[in-house]
Amino acid sequence: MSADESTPVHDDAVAELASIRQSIDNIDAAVIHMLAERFKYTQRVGYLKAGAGMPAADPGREQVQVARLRQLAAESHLDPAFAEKFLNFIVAEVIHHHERIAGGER
Ligand SMILES: C=C(O[C@@H]1C=C(C(=O)O)C=C[C@H]1O)C(=O)O
Repeated sequence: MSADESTPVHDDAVAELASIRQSIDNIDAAVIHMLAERFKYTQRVGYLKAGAGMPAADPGREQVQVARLRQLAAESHLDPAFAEKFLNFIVAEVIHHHERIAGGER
């Protein structure tokens, strides 16, 4: 019998997979909503900094954020290196937005 034929065990696995995927989809939606809120706030920071003549990037602040998130990740059994890469990816995009704002783009 091949693995894709219906058996009670296979049917249970299909049902559990669908249920787990529903939770994964809910979490992905929450991540998108949280990122949208974060970018709304960082947009405000971008205008604030541009208006005050402050640089787009703040490496000192980023260092503190990385250390904090690495610690939180370790406590949550998430790979700290992944947490750092994820934060750096987001911050790079934020700095890009800030540079565009400072350059007069909206
Ligand atoms: C949002 C800021 O600007 C930049 C982006 C950061 C971020 O996305 O968290 C952190 C530091 C800065 O490089 C800030 O200075 O707070």
